[in-house]
Amino acid sequence: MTEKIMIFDSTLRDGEQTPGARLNRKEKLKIAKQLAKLNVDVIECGFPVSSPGEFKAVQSIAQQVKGPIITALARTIQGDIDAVWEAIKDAERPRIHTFLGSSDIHMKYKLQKDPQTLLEMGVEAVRYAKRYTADVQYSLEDATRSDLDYMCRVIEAVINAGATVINLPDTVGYAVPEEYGAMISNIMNRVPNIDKAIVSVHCHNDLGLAVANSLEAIKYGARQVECNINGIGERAGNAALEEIVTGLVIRKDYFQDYRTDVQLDEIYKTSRLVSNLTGIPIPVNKAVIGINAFAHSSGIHQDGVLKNLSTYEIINAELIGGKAAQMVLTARSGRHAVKNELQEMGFVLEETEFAQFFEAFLELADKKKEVFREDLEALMADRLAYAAPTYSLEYLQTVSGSRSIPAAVVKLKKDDEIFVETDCGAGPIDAAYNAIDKITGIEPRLETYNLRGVTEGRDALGEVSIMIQYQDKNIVGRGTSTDIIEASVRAYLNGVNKLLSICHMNGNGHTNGCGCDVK
Ligand SMILES: CC(=O)SCCNC(=O)CCNC(=O)[C@H](O)C(C)(C)COP(=O)(O)OP(=O)(O)OC[C@H]1O[C@@H](n2cnc3c(N)ncnc32)[C@H](O)[C@@H]1OP(=O)(O)O
Ligand SMILES: CC(C)C(=O)C(=O)O
Repeated sequence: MTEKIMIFDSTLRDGEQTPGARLNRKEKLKIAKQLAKLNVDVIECGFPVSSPGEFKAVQSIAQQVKGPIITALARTIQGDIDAVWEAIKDAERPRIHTFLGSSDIHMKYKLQKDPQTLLEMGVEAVRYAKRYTADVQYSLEDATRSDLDYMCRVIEAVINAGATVINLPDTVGYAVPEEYGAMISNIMNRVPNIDKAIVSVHCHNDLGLAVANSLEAIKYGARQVECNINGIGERAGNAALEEIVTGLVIRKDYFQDYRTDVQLDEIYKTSRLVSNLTGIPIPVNKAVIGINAFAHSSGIHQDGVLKNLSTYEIINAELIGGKAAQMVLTARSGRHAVKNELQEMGFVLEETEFAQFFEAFLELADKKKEVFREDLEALMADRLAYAAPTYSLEYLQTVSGSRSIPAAVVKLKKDDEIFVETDCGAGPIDAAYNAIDKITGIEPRLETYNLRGVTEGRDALGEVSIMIQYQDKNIVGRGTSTDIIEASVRAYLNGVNKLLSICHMNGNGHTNGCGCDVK
């Protein structure tokens, strides 16, 4: 039997304390809904007394987000606790969270009160919160720099007053794992009524130890872990939720007694949403969700991964809802990776041809940081025999608007022959692509679509780059025009023409082998 570790997400409270991460009501609500999908146990969604906007955001979440416990933070001040309750009272499962510093530093300099007075303030705050709800969490702020005897007295007293969760934060990210584990263990052994509360941990990352400290605390009795998506939070941030829950799963041989109920395949989506809405970028090398977490760049690694993923990957990207391993081609890449990339693009080269190609690749790679598919295509260009039938755009007319069915007329020329087709679609671009498919007789899948302005001003040139997939081939297409619909059509046609050329170069023809059936 495994023991459940409750995941308390504080992205919308401590996470939002990240400088620059301010979220409005709608954004907070959107993230909270996604956190519910991620299936966290508790969502701490704000500090209601701090502003009317914050109050309303917490209230909207409490009213609309079902599933997790909804909580918000209050000082040990009645007005703060009233504000929390007013904001969360409509939640399915409301919890009031109140806190007070317990270290000498906080008591002396910040709160400027003696320890006994503060102990009584804590007890009074819990009693007051209990008038509203049964579920009350009490945090001993700066626990890791607090005197153990004093903490034991506070904890015993607030549990007697009704606290159901006791949180022992490493507020300033000062602890090291062994020491933090010992602190939890001492509290578990010395506080006589500790079994009446859930012990929680909340670790900051000032020394980069937040996740290690949180995992260590679990071993000594913590059954709630407070953490934030992407590890955002005050100063250097908090323990990263994705690292804790993925760590428990990937190292279940070590953490065999514990589990969480987090829906791991929602992690990637949640992480991107939080990054987009807070504007806090995800570092490329961020554990679990950085773009490099599943990218392989050096030849020996790429060769290993192509032979068997487990050689250099301990987490399958799909586990967290992410994209499978990516190969980043650089001057440190080897033949296996380059050949594999070419094959995925649909190019099959003889050994001698490939040897020449690889030399050209290395020459280019020495000049560039990263070699992209477009670069490989350019290197292939002079090797491509464009004997295949190539279509050029002769005429394009599209119809779109709020009350019309999007439609397109496309006229293409191949050699001296003219083809005209019409079709409709989800929009004018889709309609034009459908018409082109009718002419060429193949239906590639549009994998990616990107539009950017190449020049400035209202008459700017738009450049569209797309990736189309057809059978096992992934082809990049590009098109430019001052008309973005035309640029989109040119990009598609560019991709389709390349696809047809590759089929010919590989000797497949278009009526057999590759499966194309081109008119
Ligand atoms: C570790 C953490 O993350 S703690 C949570 C941090 N979050 C926030 O601070 C939320 C955003 N904060 C705010 O909106 C404001 O600071 C407010 C509304 C909370 C308070 O604003 P103000 O009344 O203007 O006070 P200000 O922030 O300047 O000072 C804090 C006061 O609260 C006191 N205080 C701090 N923590 C506590 C506590 N847990 N319980 C009681 N009083 C406390 C301080 O001693 C200080 O009191 P003083 O005015 O008597 O010196
Ligand atoms: C209020 C508590 C939980 C906190 O955020 C901290 O101590 O870091």
